[in-house]
Amino acid sequence: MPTVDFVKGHGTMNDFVLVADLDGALSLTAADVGFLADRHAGIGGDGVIRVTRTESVADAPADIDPQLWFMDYYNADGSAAEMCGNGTRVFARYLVEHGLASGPSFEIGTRAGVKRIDLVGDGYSTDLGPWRLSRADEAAKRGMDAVVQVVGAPDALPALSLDLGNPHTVVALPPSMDLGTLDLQRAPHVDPRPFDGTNVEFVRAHGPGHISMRVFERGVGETLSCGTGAAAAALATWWWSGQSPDQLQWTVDVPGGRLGVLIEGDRVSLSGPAALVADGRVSLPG
Ligand SMILES: N[C@@H](CCC[C@H](N)C(=O)O)C(=O)O
Repeated sequence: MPTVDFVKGHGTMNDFVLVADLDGALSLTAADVGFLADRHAGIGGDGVIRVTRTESVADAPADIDPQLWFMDYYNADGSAAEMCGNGTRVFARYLVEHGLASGPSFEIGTRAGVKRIDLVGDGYSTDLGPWRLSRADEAAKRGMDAVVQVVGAPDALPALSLDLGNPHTVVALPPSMDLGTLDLQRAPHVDPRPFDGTNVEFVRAHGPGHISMRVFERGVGETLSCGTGAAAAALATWWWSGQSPDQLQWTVDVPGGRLGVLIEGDRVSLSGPAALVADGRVSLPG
């Protein structure tokens, strides 16, 4: 049974098990990821992050420096994801606390490309890079290109699909509904369903630049926060409200805390806290 060092961390209670693989010797199977993420039989987390160099990641983008530290991210069900916004800050905290990165600003590799991380106060800001409407057809430009059925809503709700490196479908709740009335124990049904699935965000607007949201994450289920989801939710709300150049800074409240989103043209950045809370050694099942 292989034994690995792990660190447990979270960003606004989106929690991760980080596994050190500094020399690229470890191969994590989907069963290993499922075990590490299991809250009863394993360590417990929404996702698992292998800390390794880009050269050790078979499906890393070819244009990333092979020596750059790479956030090799897996959802709790074992599926690989292109990006994790909250994960980038927790990964950054790990690199700094383990002496693998330093300075107020540095870069990391992800399946969605290189991301710049800046130290901001006690937390970090991540330049998530370019965002786009997933379909960019007339329906998307008008603000709705999909419908979502979710337990707790009597009717199918219109939604907008965005690409933040990973896929998102954002739903604005009608004024008659509260976020708390949704039942996210079961997966929302998205039509049309993107081929690779999607993360689904439900949004309540509070005022200029301020929203709250709940999220059902692809490969996980409901989580207490999703960073790329917060960015998608802010972008969709900005899109629906007419894309004012005066409303580019957003506060996004999630069940696990508060995130900041800054829209900068076709780029978007995400800021928030990151905490490492435990470490240890664990034997993998396989
Ligand atoms: N929680 C993350 C997103 C993790 C990946 C997502 N479930 C997917 O499959 O795309 C975040 O903070 O962005």
